[in-house]
Amino acid sequence: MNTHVAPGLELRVTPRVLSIAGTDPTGGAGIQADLKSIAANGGYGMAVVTALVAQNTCGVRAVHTPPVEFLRQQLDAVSEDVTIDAVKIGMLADVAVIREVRSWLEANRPPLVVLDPVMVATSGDRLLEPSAEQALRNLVPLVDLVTPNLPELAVLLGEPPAENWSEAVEQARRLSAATGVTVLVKGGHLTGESCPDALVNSHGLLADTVVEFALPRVETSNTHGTGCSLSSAMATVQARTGDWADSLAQVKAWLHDALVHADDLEVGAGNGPIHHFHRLFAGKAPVGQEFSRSLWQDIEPTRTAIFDLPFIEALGDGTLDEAEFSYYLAQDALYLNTYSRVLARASALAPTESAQLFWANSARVCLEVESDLHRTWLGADTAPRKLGPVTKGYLDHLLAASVQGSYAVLVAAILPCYWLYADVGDRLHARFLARGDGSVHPYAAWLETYADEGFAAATRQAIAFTDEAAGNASAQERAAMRTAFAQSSRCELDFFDAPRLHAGASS
Ligand SMILES: Nc1ncnc2c1ncn2[C@@H]1O[C@H](COP(=O)(O)OP(=O)(O)O)[C@@H](O)[C@H]1O
Ligand SMILES: Cc1ncc(COP(=O)(O)O)c(N)n1
Repeated sequence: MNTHVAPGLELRVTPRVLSIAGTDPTGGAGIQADLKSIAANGGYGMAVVTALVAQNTCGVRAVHTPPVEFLRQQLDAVSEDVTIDAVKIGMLADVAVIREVRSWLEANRPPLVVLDPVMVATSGDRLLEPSAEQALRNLVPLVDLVTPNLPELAVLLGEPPAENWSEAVEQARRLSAATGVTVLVKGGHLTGESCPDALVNSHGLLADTVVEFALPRVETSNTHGTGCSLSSAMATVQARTGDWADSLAQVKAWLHDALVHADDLEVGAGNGPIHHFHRLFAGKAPVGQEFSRSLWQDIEPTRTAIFDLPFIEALGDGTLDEAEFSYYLAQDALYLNTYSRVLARASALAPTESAQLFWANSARVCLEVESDLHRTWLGADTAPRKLGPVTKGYLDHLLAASVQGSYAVLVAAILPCYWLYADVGDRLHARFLARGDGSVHPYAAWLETYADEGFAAATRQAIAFTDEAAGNASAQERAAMRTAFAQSSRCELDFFDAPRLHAGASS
């Protein structure tokens, strides 16, 4: 669905993200920062430790690197059990560690790998032995994204560090060209009012493009772990959106606010950590599943009522009266035509390109389903159909949401049509299969449309976009989203019950 999605990358609402990195007992950098960053960006975090670092906000005191056999045991323990959607690689300490991670990657390549080429901490202490620099360079072509700061970029290229932003972007171009990997070059080490980052590509669809995001530089010395947090957040958000530019836009906005709130934490006397959970503490919904899950809980009585409807019972066991099914399908075709326009409106209001593309594509698919309905079920029946009262009520509600102008409220109104259909289709189809008596089900094709994995994947994405919108919405807007979602769900219930009430009255 998304033009930027790499082959084999299946987008997930809550990606399972593994950090392979060193530790920071003060919780600001390394694995501890990664786990916070992954969670704050809506992922499920896992961690494999490469090296134990006795450090705090003032500096590094000692590094202990366990035997690489033990590193491999940790990596295998995770990958033999869990499907990993994305990996972030941080501190690798020495050549032996790099070799082991490389060998594991070659055998277990997850669909998405982000490498933060950690060499020196903010405090100036080395976290990579100089003798390991070549091995780290050789690892770069194996990953999808590399996120060097300016000194690291220079070491990877074997050049002096860039002195200004345009030199940095030129160096990133050279690194991308030499390795075939997307480079996220970071401007944190420069001075000036703005703090730019850029995604630089030399290959594929985005060849020779530079996508730059600059936000105001935050006046703070608490920047410990920004690089770790950025790279693990990028791995997480990319596994959900499939679009690097959108991911950077989201992550950069989050990181900027985490820096703005860093001083509130008062951790340590040196360069303190950033505030990974500033949104949670501010009472804003975390990006991720929590909001949508609560919407789904809110409508539990409606969901139960849907499954208790005689229409759904009869549709499930195949005994549904043909006139009722035909009324239902005709209303559905009318509904889908307008629903497609509402989806197109969501595309027009979408704040990111990946959301815009998703809703535009959904609008197209919706029209295809409508024409399929005509071809498969309604073809012979050319009698004009009247918009039934329930269909009209539902569409009026959706159209009102679409003219009112809030993207967040509109997607919340749109979502039940996906989610409830996926749920009904799935359950009825499972019930049909469980019967296992080989009997012909007159409505099997209908059940298959909505029990289909493609529809389930689209539903998961629609849920993810709703969560994302909730994460950016005010408390007032989120309350309106809740109302819109509940209202659409009730419309769905009425829609399924309409054939019983109105099929006889209309043709
Ligand atoms: N003072 C700041 N204000 C805003 N953003 C910053 C600041 N310092 C760093 N960043 C951002 O934090 C991220 C890490 O950048 P950088 O400091 O260059 O890397 P590293 O932490 O690896 O040394 C980048 O997205 C950068 O733009
Ligand atoms: C284990 C570990 N990994 C990475 C860093 C770099 O942190 P920063 O982002 O401050 O450069 C660190 N200090 N410790």
